[in-house]
Formats: sequence, structure tokens, C-alpha cells
Amino acid sequence: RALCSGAAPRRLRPFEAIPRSGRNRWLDLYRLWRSSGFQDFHLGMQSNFQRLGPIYRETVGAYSCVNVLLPQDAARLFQAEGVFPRRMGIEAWTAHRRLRNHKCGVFLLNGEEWRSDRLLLNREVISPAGTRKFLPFLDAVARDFTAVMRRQVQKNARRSLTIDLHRDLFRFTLEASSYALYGERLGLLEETPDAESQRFIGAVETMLRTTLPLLFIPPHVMRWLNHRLWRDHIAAWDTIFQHADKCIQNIYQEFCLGQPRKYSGIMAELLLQAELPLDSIKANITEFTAGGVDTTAMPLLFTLFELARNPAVQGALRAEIRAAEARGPRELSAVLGALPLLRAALKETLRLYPVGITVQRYPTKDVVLHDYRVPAGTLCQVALYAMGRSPEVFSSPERYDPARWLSKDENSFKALAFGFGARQCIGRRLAEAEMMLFLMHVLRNFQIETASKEDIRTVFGFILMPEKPPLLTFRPID
Ligand code: HEC
Ligand SMILES: C[C@@H](NS(C)(=O)=O)c1cncc(N2C(=O)c3ccc(Cl)cc3C2(C)C)c1
Repeated sequence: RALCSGAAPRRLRPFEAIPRSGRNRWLDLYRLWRSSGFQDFHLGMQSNFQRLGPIYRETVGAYSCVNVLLPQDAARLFQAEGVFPRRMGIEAWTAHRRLRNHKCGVFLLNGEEWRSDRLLLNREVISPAGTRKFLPFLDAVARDFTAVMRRQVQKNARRSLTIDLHRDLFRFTLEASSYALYGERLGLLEETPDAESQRFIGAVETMLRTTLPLLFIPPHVMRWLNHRLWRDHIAAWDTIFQHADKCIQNIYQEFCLGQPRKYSGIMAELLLQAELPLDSIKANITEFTAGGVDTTAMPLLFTLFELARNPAVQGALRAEIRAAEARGPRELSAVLGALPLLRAALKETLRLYPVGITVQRYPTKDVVLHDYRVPAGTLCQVALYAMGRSPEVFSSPERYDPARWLSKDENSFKALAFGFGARQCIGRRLAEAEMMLFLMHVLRNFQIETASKEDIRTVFGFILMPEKPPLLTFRPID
């Protein structure tokens, strides 16, 4: 085909010819550790692409990988992922599970074990039918959150509320995901939120923060050093598992006392389904409980900030929400289906602030990335942060413009914030619904403003987060 199109067939280049960042893997690890470069990892990748081009190889400490940022290279990588797609493991996490004799959830499993758990979980967690069942639970929590905010505003003489919302957002996402998972309200939105749940949120933050250095340093070295980092990491995991166990015990007891008459959350459905063994249900529900807090709270904070500094976009979204509401009360999935601009705003937020800054795969067969031969089994990753801000991929990438996702033009393999294919984020529909419902109720009830028009500096703490959470002002709309 290349010949008849007149173009000379592109010569394939050898793997060794791929440009390399850094010089010495251990020196670069030391430098990264010293310069707290872990938290600027995403920025380092972005400048490497600017220096070396759209593909390069990186070796830091024990970790070595090929980085790409163009959609067509992402497409080729995913086409080579095979039936058991695999990401880089997190040794520190599996080390904890072994230490405590816990099973792993789908995030940490691979091969046949991963596939059998994943197929059984999909029906209740990510399928349209499963999602429809837990939408009302998320809507109830989003309504409660907005009502608590309105009460808060009434107390202020100025009838507005200026606040760093990030702690409240953690409580919202934990309250919402726990209600969908366990069918139980934790009561986190009340004035005096439950102390144990607060401790859980803190433990998730500590666990994520201490995971970062452990990604680059083999944990057996850490354990040998019995480094404080390792002790904090394990203690945080123990708190996470204790909390999830308490929630699971409650619902398991009720389940044994008699079948719940109507839908009471994902966990109850999995127990009723009786296909996944209890310890697998526990391992996965624990992952979902811990994985459902920061991952969804951060994009909400970034979206509120961008809408505050882009009032025209905020107005267009409010108009869309009012129009959808004017069409009368309908099933929640229909309401969410009538908010394409709001869904596009979430895509735009995740383009600029991707919670997971990369998506990784080990190709199961040799693959050609940007005309280079890459052997099967090489760790490759799509740099989502660099892709989202690359002028080669997005026109005026610095502009927050949700409408770019509605145009007819080629957007394939550009919206990768939830990953791709059979191994994509299983919490995607839960996260999307939580964020859509939250923003729908907040935008209908409040005008959002911010004094700072400056970009937010982001740091990589396993989750992409703001270095300093923005201060936002909420003015009630009567
Ligand atoms: C309720 C749980 C939950 C929530 C909420 C959640 N995730 Fe995930 N996510 C997971 C799990 C579990 C996996 C691993 C899935 C697997 O390996 O089968 C995962 C995997 C991923 C991956 C890797 C996908 C791939 O193709 O390798 C990405 C990227 C991701 N999530 C992004 C997000 C983003 C972005 C958000 C929120 C805006 C989010 N996640 C919220 C549970 C969640
Ligand atoms: C940030 C991004 N990293 S990623 C998967 O792209 O490399 C991500 C996306 N979706 C979910 C997560 N999770 C967490 O935060 C988390 C915490 C504790 C546990 Cl037990 C399990 C998790 C998971 C992996 C579900 C993380």
C-alpha cells in the first residue's frame, strides 16, 4: 500500500535507537529522591518529551520503560496488550497483602485470576445495568452535600461561602462511594463527621503518599532498612483494611440474617450473586473503598476551579443543566444522558489534570511505536499528562474548552484518563456519575468564583493533586 501511495515505506528503527533520558539509572534515582523529584515526575516527563521527541526510554533505579505521548502510538500499544493486559505492579502493596495474608483485588491481580474476578465484578460495578442501580444512591448524597452547603451559607452575613473545599470533597466521595458499595450512610456530611471514617481518609492519604518513593525503591530494601516510610505505609494499610472490614461485617451480618428485599449496594449484590468467594469480595471492595476517595475528589476540585476562572463555560453548563431539568423529572441515567457539555467538562478536566498520569502496558508481542521496534515484554507507558498538554495533540492545549470534545473531529485515543479496553478503570462509571451528579446539583445552586486566575501547580503523589488547594467562593442562586 505504501508503495502505491507513492510514499517510501518508513524504515523501521531498532529499539536501541530510541532516545534515552538520563545517564545513570542509580544516579538519576538519587537525584530524583534528593530533589523531591517524585512529585514533579509528570513535569519531568513533559520536559523530556520536549527535549527528546514523542518517544523516549527512561531508566530510573530498578525501573525502565518506553514513554509515548501520541494517540496513534497509544493505539498501537493497546492493540498489543493481549487477553490479560498487564501494568507495572506495586511491590509495596502486594508485600503488605502477603505480610497480612490478605487476597489481592483486581488492581493487583494478573492473568487468569485477574480476568475471572474482573468479569464477575463488571456486572455490578461498571455495566450500564449495574450503574443504573446505584445512581439514586449517589444522587441522594450529592443533594445532601448541596443542602449542607446552603445551610452553611445562610449562617454567613455576607451570604456567600469562601472555602478550601478539598476536605469536604474527600468526605463527599467517601460518603457517596461507601453508600453505593455498602448501602450504608457513614454520616460524613454532618457537622461532626464520624472520627473513625476521618481516620480512614487520613490513612488513604498517608498510604498514597508513602507509596510514591516505594515505587522506585525495591520494598525489600525498605523493609531491611525498617525505614519509617515502610512502617507508616504498613500502618496506613492496616487502618484501611480495618475500616473496610467493619463496613463489610455490618452488611455481611444483615445478609446472613435474611436476604435484603431490594437493591442495597454493590457489595450486597456480589454476596447474593455468590460467585466470588467472600475473601475476594472483601479484597475488591477494600480496593474500591480506598480507590474511590482521592481519585474522584481531585478532579472535582480541579473542575470547580476551572469553572470559577472560566465564567462563560460555567454559564453554558448551568444553562444545559436548567434545560435538562426543565424537561421534567426522569430516570437519572436519562438526566445524565442529556448533559453532554457537563460530560465533556469532565473530559477536559481529566485532559489537563489526569488523576493517573500514565497508562502502562507490557505488550505481549513485538510492537512498532513511532517507527521503532519495541520487543514484547517491554514496559511501555502513555504519558497522559504530557499528551493532554501537547500542542501536537490538542489545539491551544492551555485553554479549558469542554466544547472541543463535542466537535466531529478526530478524538480517538485522546480521552485515555480511565485507561483502555478490558483492563480500563473499573470505577469509571461510579466516578463519572459521582462527579456529574455533584456538579449538576452544585452548579444549579451556586455561582462559583475565585480570586486567583493563576494556574494551579500540580504535584504527583501517586494521584495527581494540587500543590495548594484553591480557595473558592460559592454564591447561592435563588
Ligand atoms: C471505585 C473504585 C475506583 C474509582 C472511583 C476510580 N478508580 Fe480507577 N481503577 C480502579 C481499579 C480497581 C482499577 C484496576 C482495574 C483492573 O486492573 O482491572 C483502576 C484502574 C485505573 C486506571 C488504569 C486503567 C488501565 O487501562 O490500565 C486508570 C487510568 C484509572 N483507574 C483512572 C481513574 C480515574 C481518572 C478516576 C476518577 C476520575 C478513577 N480511576 C476512579 C478503581 C477505581
Ligand atoms: C491514580 C490512579 N493510579 S493508576 C491506577 O492510574 O496508576 C488510580 C486510578 N484508579 C484507582 C486507583 N486506586 C487507588 O487510588 C487505590 C488506593 C487503594 C487501593 Cl487498595 C486501591 C486503589 C486503586 C488502584 C483502585 C488509582
